[in-house]
Amino acid sequence: MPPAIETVPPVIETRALTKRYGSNTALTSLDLVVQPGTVFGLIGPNGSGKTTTLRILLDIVRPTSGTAVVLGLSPRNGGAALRRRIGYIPGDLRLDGRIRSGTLLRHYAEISAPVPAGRIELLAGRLDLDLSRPVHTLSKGNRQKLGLVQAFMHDPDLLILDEPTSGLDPLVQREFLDLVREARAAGRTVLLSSHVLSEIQQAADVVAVLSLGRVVAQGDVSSLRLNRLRHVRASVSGTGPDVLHGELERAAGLKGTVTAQDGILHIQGTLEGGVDPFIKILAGYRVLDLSVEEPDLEESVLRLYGRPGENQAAPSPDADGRRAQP
Ligand SMILES: Nc1ncnc2c1ncn2[C@@H]1O[C@H](COP(=O)(O)OP(=O)(O)OP(=O)(O)O)[C@@H](O)[C@H]1O
Repeated sequence: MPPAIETVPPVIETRALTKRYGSNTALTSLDLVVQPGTVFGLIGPNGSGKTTTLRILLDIVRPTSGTAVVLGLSPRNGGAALRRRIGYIPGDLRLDGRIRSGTLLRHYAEISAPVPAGRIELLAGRLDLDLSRPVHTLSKGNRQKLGLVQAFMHDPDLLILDEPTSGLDPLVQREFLDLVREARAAGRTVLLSSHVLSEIQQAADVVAVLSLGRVVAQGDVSSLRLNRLRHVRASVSGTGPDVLHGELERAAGLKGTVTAQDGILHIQGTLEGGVDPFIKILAGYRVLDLSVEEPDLEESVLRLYGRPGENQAAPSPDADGRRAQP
């Protein structure tokens, strides 16, 4: 007989989670499953329900209907024992006071789970946070670093991070992503919300895309086509506008325009199928200028998946809970 396959319960499981604030519906029937040892990214435009989801998992707000289970417990009944196993940074982190950063963190450490000696200093060093500075003198970015140290310092089983890199410079963002990868390598689970697609792409194994309180797409990062939409602009010479436009439209899927001015062709538009064919066509001419930009997340979500409830391209999830590509 083959050995029995041990199934590990998810770290987070929500079923039909709905949250209404008066007449405003923040979440509609949200089903999320986060497996242990993964980094799960929650992305969506402003107001799509990310913060509400995370707050329900921490019992900061209560759902109107539906259920949530976190580390095997209901957030409502898990109490301090559950809270100690979670590291959390809120999206609207507010810290103030004359207390020094290091003193505040040691105070948090006394009331949370045990923090190994030297851990606060190590994390502060990696994130370049000065522990001797009073909190009220810290910049927004440095307060954010303090928030990150308190989330990571007790090596929690689950990290719930709401827009964790807001206000951080690129070097510190990179260090933060390393901390996330290390946590995953150590078997911890991370739920990360962001409205910055590139951050999620670098860190997450699985992503759920929220729009207007609903999951409009879910899957591994590469299976979602969000990362393939690009705005392009280029200036080339060596051919005519109609020839180039036809070529770019046919072979590279360009949606846009090619206009001629003083013998130079200006290309402007959007690519949905990757940049490689576009670049290869341009390479046949003299390229004077080129820019390729990631659109904002709202545009990506709406272009590829439509607004939830509309007659959009996002089909039903398949058996794995993923949505097929539109
Ligand atoms: N306390 C509240 N009272 C009333 N409406 C609220 C409250 N909190 C959130 N909402 C509404 O619920 C919806 C979802 O908000 P939520 O903050 O969860 O979204 P989000 O994706 O985290 O957005 P952001 O990226 O801007 O933080 C929004 O329409 C918001 O205005």
